[in-house]
Amino acid sequence: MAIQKKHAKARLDKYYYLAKEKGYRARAAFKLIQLNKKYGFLQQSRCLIDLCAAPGSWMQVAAETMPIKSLIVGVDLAPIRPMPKTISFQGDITTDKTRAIIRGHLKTWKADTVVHDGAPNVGTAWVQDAFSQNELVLCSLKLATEFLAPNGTFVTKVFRSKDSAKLEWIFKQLFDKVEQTKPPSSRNVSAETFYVCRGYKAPKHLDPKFLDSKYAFAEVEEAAVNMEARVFNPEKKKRKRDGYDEGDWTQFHEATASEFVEAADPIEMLGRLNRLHFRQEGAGDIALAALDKLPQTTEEVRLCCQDLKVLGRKEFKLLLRWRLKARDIFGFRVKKEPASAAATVAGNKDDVIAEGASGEEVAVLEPMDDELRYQAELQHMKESQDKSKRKDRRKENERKQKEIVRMQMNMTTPSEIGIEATGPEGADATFRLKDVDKTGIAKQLSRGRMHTAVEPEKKEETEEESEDEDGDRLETELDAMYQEYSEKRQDRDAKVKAKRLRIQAQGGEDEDFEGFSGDEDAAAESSDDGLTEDDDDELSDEDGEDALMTDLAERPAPRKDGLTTRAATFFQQDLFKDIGGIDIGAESDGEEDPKDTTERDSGIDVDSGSPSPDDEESTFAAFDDDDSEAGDNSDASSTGSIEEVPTVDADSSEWADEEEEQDKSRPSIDIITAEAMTLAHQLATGKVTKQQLLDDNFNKYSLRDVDGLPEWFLDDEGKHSRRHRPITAAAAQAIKEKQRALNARPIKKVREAKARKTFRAARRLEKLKKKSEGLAEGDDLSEKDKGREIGKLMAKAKKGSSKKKQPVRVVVAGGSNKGKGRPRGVKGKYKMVDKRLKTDVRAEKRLKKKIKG
Ligand SMILES: C[S@@+](CC[C@H](N)C(=O)[O-])C[C@H]1O[C@@H](n2cnc3c(N)ncnc32)[C@H](O)[C@@H]1O
Repeated sequence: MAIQKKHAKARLDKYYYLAKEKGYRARAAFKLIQLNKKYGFLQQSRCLIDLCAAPGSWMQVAAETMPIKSLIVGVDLAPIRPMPKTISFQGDITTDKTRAIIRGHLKTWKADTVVHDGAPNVGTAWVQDAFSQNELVLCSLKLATEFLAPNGTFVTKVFRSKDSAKLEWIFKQLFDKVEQTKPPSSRNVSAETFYVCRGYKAPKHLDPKFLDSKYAFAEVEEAAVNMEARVFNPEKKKRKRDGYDEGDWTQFHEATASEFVEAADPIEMLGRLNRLHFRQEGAGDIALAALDKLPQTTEEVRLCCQDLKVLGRKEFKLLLRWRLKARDIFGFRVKKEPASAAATVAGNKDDVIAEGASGEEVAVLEPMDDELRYQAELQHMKESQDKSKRKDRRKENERKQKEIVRMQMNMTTPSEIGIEATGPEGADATFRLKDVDKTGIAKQLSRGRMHTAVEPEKKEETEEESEDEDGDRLETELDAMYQEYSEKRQDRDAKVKAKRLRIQAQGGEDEDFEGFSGDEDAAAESSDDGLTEDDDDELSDEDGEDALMTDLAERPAPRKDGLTTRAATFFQQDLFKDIGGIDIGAESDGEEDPKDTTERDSGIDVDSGSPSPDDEESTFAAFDDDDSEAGDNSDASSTGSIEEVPTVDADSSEWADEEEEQDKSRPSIDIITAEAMTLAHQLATGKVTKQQLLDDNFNKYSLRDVDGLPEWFLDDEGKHSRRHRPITAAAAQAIKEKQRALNARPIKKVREAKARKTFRAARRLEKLKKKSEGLAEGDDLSEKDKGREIGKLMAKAKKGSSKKKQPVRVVVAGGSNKGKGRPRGVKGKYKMVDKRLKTDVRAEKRLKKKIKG
């Protein structure tokens, strides 16, 4: 077959060069090699017939792989160069003559394998009628049924077409196992595929019609391909189960763009073709050249024309529109149809160039129906696009909803949800208090955490503002969700629970400790950043959110001295007492409770007095807790601050009482991290003083500006925004030991052992009770004797409870004890050991004793 020069190069792939290198006559050799690798039929064959064998590469492979002295017979229309260990001849496999020659070569033998790699391409074009190819397959199968031994193998090439399924059905009637495969060396662009049929059933009688192509490939009316569906619904690909169209081997079709513009059925073309091109061929095409130069033929149109199979509805729409424009320009739709011409094309949808009365060429007007149809189709396309968009949106909403549920169930954290533009409540949810309430944001609002910048002069920046609002809303929502998440986590986490209990025991200051106290924040922020609370009038009027109203109304007025609450608190310290120019005491004393000034965002708890000796414990507790939190990978930011050191009172006894009370209610929190243990060691050994520890905590992290940052962010960031203290090896070791001891006596096991002990004791007591009752009720003993006997029983029971376990005797196996079961004179448990082991164990014990002593 003459292969076009252009395509020839592409065909020279690695298998071509490999075949050359290995001395195979054709690259097809690798197909058989790969098929045999998968199914291994050649090694087991002693006789093989190769139908359509020229130039003989399959015969080469067979000769290499089959056992020596195997019989290999090859036949082809083309002559096959002689090859050692094989017999080949020229012949047509469809003829009786060829059958007779094969019979002559095989004599009484039966073939174990028949292979067929035929293609009806001799001297003609490669693209041949599939029918003749399938016919060739049927002919080869006919020969196979004649020469194959029972259980033999038939390998054949089949071009996928609507008839290949019929062929497969026939194979399945004759063979036990039929598998279709495409070896890697078979080009993807080729429609060829291979059937490996194993286990020939060797039927005694075979109806000649069974292998007759006339009957085998009987035609069934095929439904016309719905090209419109292909164009208007390109995403919905329909599988072509009956293989490729007849004769459609290349599977690639193109037409000129001008053909498309002129075509009567553009949709059919778009559905069928792979490409529209502007290439000039042969004598040239004026219409195509004009179309190529049209300004409407944009780069996008050209790109779409390149590969029609990858286009979507939008692109098809673009091409159809471009076609209509081109037709307008070319006048296909402008000129009036002359009556005579109209008569000629009546009933024909095609735009026919007809000859007018004047003899000049006129274009027949395309029926308006088509135009309307296209418009309707475009409309339909648009609608279905909108529908799919709506579907996507609904899916997205559902996904968001699921994420929230997942988070509420502690399956995910808010940070995993991601910052989404609209938030899970939808775009209009910003000021809907009902929704706000539902999501728990009301709580946040009532704490006064919603802020909006009141800068009326910047009203023109509406876009930015709306973005800010979105951000605020999103933050609030996230805060609410995070709060919920934290609450659930707190319920779960024993350590956090313990901490909460302690805080409550210290006087229910959790509100303060939680920080973000509405009042303070509001005051601080109103003076700091020029931010105020939301204008709540409107909300309360409409929705009656009284709580929100009340809360915000109670916020303190801005300080007269112009200081923020935080600054004022800072300057309240004793350190600044004697420094002139700072007079803040009166106002703050009068208006604020010192406890309220404990700010979470600063991370500093205010100590207005000098520390008491007991502070050490409090401080240590703070570190302990802090560390344990960190060790638990939970948030450190919330605990990152040092716990409040209570102010020293003049009456120290009162203080002691209070402390005692606190101690009683305080749950004992163990030192469980190496960091806490290091600190404990240092404190215990005096390497670090309490003051140093306090000073240490005024570091770069303690004065972080956390104003306005969301809680979840702070919690997460807190893990890292804290000072990491060095850990000593001794502390790490101590923690390790502690952990090991804990692991060695798991609480469950200890409890079980205790329960067993109690149960045994109860049983003994029961027995004792019964016996003593029996004794007491009996008449044969005097009262004195009865008392003595019961006393004895009780002593015995007591003894039994403290009965020691009998030690296991170690007996040397050997001598009189060799292989005779229980050694003589040994009671209770024993263990047989060999002499060497006993000596070694004793020596080891001695050595240990010596070292200890
Ligand atoms: C792809 S080639 C076979 C290559 C071969 N398997 C090899 O390894 O070298 C297909 C062959 O089928 C042969 N063929 C086509 N129709 C035939 C027929 N009716 N009888 C015999 N051979 C035929 C052609 O002559 C052609 O050589």
